[in-house]
Amino acid sequence: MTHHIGAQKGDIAETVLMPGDPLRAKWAAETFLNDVKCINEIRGMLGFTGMWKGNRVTIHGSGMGMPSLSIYAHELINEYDVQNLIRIGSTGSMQHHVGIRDVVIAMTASSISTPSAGVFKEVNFAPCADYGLLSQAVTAAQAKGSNVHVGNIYSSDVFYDERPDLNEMMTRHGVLAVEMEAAELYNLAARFGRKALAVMTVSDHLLTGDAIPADERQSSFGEMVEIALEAAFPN
Ligand SMILES: O=P(O)(O)O[C@H]1O[C@H](CO)[C@@H](O)[C@H]1O
Ligand SMILES: O=c1cc[nH]c(=O)[nH]1
Repeated sequence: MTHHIGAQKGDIAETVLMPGDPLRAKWAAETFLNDVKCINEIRGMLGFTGMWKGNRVTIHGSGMGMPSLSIYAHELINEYDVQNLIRIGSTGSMQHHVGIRDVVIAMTASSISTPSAGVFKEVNFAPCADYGLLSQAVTAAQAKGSNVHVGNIYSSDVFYDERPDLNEMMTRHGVLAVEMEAAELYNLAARFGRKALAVMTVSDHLLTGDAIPADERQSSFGEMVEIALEAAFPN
């Protein structure tokens, strides 16, 4: 048990899928896993461990933003010896060719700052995905016929952005989409020698204003959950 996770050692699998929303963790566990057990409820940040095609997996919320994710990822890595961390998130498209409901897989994640800025100091560290997980996710997405995009994303510290010039610059440099956690997830995986990936569903479009209707959001996220599971446990 840690400050923020009520699970006993051994309750958490080596592979953890991390949505920002704890209720998405509940939905994904109940939808995709068998023999599901709730392993954390502290602060309502729900976590569940179960089985997927014979493989043990945990799905645990990260909360919104890099400071929140960093607490959970830190404890999962250092207290529960988690080896593979895969974010399953929603994201806002920054490119016309990336449509709502498409899947974005983050090869790298740009940021203005992350909770690791004080560690890296003058180093402009480039957070990157684990290549094995990335290539397995791409294979899984292509096999499903998903509209999948792989590239740079923007991990922002704010949802309500007062600097439209930043989004414009990201778009001009080919950044696919914006979210709020992946860069620090990749930093922590690098620091502690673990594997990380972020797979996201486009829920909103910053250029067109399109959005998945509220009542369809949860069900639209199934494709990315399956891609994440297939990336973690390829045949
Ligand atoms: O849907 P999740 O995984 O929470 O991801 C995105 O949604 C939240 C903002 O609404 C941020 O956490 C952002 O990264
Ligand atoms: O526009 C969006 C959509 C999801 N997540 C974000 O951070 N921004």
